[in-house]
Amino acid sequence: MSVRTDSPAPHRAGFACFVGRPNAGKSTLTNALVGTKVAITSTRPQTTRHTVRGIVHRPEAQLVLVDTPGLHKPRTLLGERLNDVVRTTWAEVDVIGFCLPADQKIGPGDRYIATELAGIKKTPKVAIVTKTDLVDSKTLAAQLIAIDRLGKELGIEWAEIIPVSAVAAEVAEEELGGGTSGKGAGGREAGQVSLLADLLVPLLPESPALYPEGDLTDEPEQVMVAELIREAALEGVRDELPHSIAVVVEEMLPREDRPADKPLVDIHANVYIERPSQKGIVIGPKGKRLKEVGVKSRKHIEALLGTPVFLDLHVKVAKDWQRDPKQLRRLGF
Ligand SMILES: Nc1nc2c(ncn2[C@@H]2O[C@H](COP(=O)(O)OP(=O)(O)OP(=O)(O)O)[C@@H](O)[C@H]2O)c(=O)[nH]1
Repeated sequence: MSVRTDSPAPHRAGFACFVGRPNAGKSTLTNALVGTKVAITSTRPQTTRHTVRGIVHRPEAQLVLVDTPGLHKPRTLLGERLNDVVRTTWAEVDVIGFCLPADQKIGPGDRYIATELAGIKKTPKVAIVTKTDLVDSKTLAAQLIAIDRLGKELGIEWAEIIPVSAVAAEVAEEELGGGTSGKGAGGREAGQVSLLADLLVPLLPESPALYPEGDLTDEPEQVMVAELIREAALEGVRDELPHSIAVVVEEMLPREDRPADKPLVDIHANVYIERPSQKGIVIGPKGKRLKEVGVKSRKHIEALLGTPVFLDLHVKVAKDWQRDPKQLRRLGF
């Protein structure tokens, strides 16, 4: 199927997803490519539960990024659901970027994912070595060779093997301006994120743009708001409540009696925990922690929405929600 146009390079558009073990840098890469924060990053694994899309707009192409949760050996019903989400996503996208951190040897977690990837024949796969700023060039070279070998061993033909650093890109992108690739010039990291987009675009099908320009994400705002609250609620208590917190925004409405130049959005959200004993941890002595969670997440939400926000948080117990299909559905999984 091809679309005829007068311009030498046809417009391309399609979906890409980044896969990789938890903490591989998938969300960070998505954010760096899109140029704004759309997915939730964290130093701890498994924070990306919802599929968050970022959109890279270019004159000749549109790249829609689908950010999936990490694939891992399922232990709970939630784990199984997450893996299903990942596989469904893989089958639907136009290109898969397999993220492998430069600072860690290829391990069983990577092999598990690579073996699954080998089973998806049709979709082009790009191996992306992330966090290259953390290693020297010798380590990086060894990683590139190891990835090449892994592909040969499992019968995966990498469309490309690309080293990137999302961290360095934050600084480098500003200097890049007019879309040069920034290759060479001694700066190993400069423009690598933009170069990654250059390499992904030709793998997309010929197609007009799929989304109107200016859309950075099509994730419903309420889900993103919930993620921001969950991120704040988890801070500092991850060891006590590893994966026990879910957040649902019950209501998000502009306050009615406000003048047009002074809008305010009312947000009512519930923070769900699994057991009554966890309530105290989330709320803290005299409600101090919950207040901090509110203050912190409100700042992020206001930045996201661009308006002042009144945030009302309630902590509720949804008993063993990770194991209960009905609760999972209610909580958006
Ligand atoms: N130094 C450095 N750190 C990075 C880079 N990319 C990501 N990180 C860090 O690595 C950690 C994990 O990054 P994420 O983007 O959350 O990883 P993820 O693969 O989305 O993780 P999950 O959501 O758990 O699957 C975070 O602390 C990031 O700041 C990079 O290019 N360089």
